[in-house]
Amino acid sequence: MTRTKLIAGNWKMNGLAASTAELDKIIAGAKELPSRVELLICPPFTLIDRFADRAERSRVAVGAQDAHPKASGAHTGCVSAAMLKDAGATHVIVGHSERRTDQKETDAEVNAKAAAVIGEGLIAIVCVGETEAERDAGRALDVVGTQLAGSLPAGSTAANLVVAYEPVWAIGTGRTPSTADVAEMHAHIRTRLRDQLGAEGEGVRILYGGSVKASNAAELLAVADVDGALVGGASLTAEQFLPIAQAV
Ligand SMILES: O=C(CO)COP(=O)(O)O
Repeated sequence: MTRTKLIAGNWKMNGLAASTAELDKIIAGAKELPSRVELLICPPFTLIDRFADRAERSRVAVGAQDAHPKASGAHTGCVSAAMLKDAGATHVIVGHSERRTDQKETDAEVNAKAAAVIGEGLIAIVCVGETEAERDAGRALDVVGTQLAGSLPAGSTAANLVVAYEPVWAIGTGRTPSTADVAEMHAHIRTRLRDQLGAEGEGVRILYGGSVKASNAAELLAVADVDGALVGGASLTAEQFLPIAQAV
């Protein structure tokens, strides 16, 4: 089945008001992209409103990097999916490995966050991926299978869910798995999605993330069941990000 490729940029804790200039370049470059690719930029919370205004009626969607499971209430420092939607976000990354590590987020919390995102009518990008020790121990497929079983909320469909496979050891390291390992993992994720979501699982997009850059994008994006990329460092400038989308 044909799934529209999604090239998503996760800006992590980077970006100030001046970064709007970079977004403008991405928006301008996106006009030249073929219709088989969608672009998404997930800046820090502070820039979502500004970026969403700027990107209105463009080929670039704007998303967030986390959401609290509740809609409102006494949760100092947190931001809800309803607030993100109000600010103009259409997608929300949940369960990124940096949050699973730094904030000790569990599969159950990721599940609740994804449910809140979907409940607001937004698209949840649920991240999964094994550590280097887990891969070395031959447990990568099992670990990701367990994460999927715990993290995907009831009511997930091809329209409201994207899965991002990000091996932890490939993030920000310049190292990537072999295309054979990517193919094996994405096929495994597809099987689990079909098991969990039935026919909808066929249409859910599975992104690869971890040291994606212009020089390796074409090879990674050509792998079966790789339906796009979640890009960190190389998404911060139009110069590095646009060639990844052009490689689709
Ligand atoms: O964590 C990532 C995207 O969410 C990947 O980051 P890098 O592309 O910088 O390796």
